[in-house]
Amino acid sequence: MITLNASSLNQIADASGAPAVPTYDLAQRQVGIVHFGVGGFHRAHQALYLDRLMNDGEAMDWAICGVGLLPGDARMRDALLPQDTLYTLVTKAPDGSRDARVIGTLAEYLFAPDDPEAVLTRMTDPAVRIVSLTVTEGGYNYNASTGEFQFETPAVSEDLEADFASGATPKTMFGYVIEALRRRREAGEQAFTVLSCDNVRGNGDLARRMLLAYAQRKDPELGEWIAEHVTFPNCMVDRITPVTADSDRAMVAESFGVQDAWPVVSEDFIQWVLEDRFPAGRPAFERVGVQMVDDVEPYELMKLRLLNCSHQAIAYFGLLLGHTYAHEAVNDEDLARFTRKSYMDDEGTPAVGEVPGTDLEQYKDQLMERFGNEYVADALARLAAESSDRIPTWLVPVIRENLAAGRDVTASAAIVASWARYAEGVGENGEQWDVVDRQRERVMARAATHDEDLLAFLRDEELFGDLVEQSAFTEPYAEALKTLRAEGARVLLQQIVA
Ligand SMILES: NC(=O)c1ccc[n+]([C@@H]2O[C@H](COP(=O)([O-])OP(=O)(O)OC[C@H]3O[C@@H](n4cnc5c(N)ncnc54)[C@H](O)[C@@H]3O)[C@@H](O)[C@H]2O)c1
Ligand SMILES: O=P(O)(O)OC[C@@H](O)[C@@H](O)[C@H](O)[C@H](O)CO
Repeated sequence: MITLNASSLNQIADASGAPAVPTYDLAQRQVGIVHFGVGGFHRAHQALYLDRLMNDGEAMDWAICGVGLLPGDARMRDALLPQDTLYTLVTKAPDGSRDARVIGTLAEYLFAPDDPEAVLTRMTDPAVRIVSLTVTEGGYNYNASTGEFQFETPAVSEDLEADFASGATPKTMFGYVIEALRRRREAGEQAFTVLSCDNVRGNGDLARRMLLAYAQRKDPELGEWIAEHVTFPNCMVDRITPVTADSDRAMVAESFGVQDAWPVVSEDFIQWVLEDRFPAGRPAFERVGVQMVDDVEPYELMKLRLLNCSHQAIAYFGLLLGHTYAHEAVNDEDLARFTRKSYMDDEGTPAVGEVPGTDLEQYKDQLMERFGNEYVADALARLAAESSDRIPTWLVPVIRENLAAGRDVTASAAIVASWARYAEGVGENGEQWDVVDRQRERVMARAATHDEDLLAFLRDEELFGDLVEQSAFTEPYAEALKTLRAEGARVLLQQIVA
């Protein structure tokens, strides 16, 4: 067994059946990107594209400095630092074939609470030209029903009041980005590009609006400078990346002979469609498969409304039917038909429109194949987490558009009802599950009153706006929830797909 770190790379390279190792010289890397939110996805996606470039002898000045902000990120620090920030990425195809490689593009990892000033120093280094983000849908601090920045969130309001110029240090992504830009401006340095890689529609536009709302409240003049000098390209990102399980660590050790404290396992599919707005420069991403476009919106709508919304379709129904993984859920004939036809074809697709160079039928078939990839073992619990960030961000806009166009919303109403039923916290056979959601108490409290009021869940305006007043939605919703509660998920699915 070889323990992964920089000095064991040669040994790994020589071992048979071991992962591929970087062909570039780690000592030659220079940090050009600071990334907030180094989770599984960033390490399977952006870091891999850069790894492809560096293996081709390019982009050595675009290495990544990863930053962890939340207390939970101490685990990533503890896993990565002893292995010189190297990690193994294993990709698995639906036919069971695998690829394993050690990724070396993450050159540095900073756990911000340990030393906030080190993060700011890195972000003000002129060599850093991109600050990228995967801070989850919830990380943008916006109210999904109004689209407005939420100033009253405790960590954000603390950062807003703190005087960074007199030694206080930031706590949030907003605080770090705005303070770093203030320092760069003061030093006469060029601004960096802010690149959001989260699954939100118009992720760059959203990042811009939220960061500007914060900056304008903190320092209006700085806000104007940012509005003029900082670009926020939008992008569509795609690669199904489950949470790393202990069985993945064991698999990397047993199958590839490498001891890695936190490998990443993902599907083999990968896509990144990116707007080309990087005045401070960017890696030559287009050479390694990134699609550079002027307008990313059609691709984003396709991905969010077909892939991510379908994930919501299989998550709660799948758990209610007693499944654990995404591949089990789409091997269930009723749920597969519901997802592929009732949701994707009948309701998702009309809300997508034309996508350049893309055959949507093929795209949807491929999605079903990807969901069915048993080797990836994507837990439904991952897809059912943080629903109060996901349903309002992804599915509610589809429902609104379909309602406005006079189209059917039966399947979407059933998906929302499956979430409401799931939020009751007890399965059809009495199984208890942990509702993982930062709004857990709120959603569970509403779901607990379903006996008295079938529309209780929908009355949360922050999540659903005025949907509760639209009978074209509330009727199929109430019908679905009634059936789910009285007869169960299978009966409801069979009624809808009949
Ligand atoms: N996992 C996937 O399949 C996938 C695919 C495409 C896009 N994404 C995007 O990437 C995001 C992260 O996914 P992941 O699988 O890496 O999750 P993860 O849980 O492995 O990592 C999330 C990271 O974000 C950080 N974070 C969360 N909230 C934050 C906040 N408010 N401020 C700062 N940092 C915060 C966490 O500390 C952690 O480092 C998703 O929410 C999604 O938007 C994920
Ligand atoms: O990671 P989230 O919270 O944005 O959403 C859960 C999944 O739908 C998502 O991670 C998909 O797996 C991903 O978007 C595929 O590219």
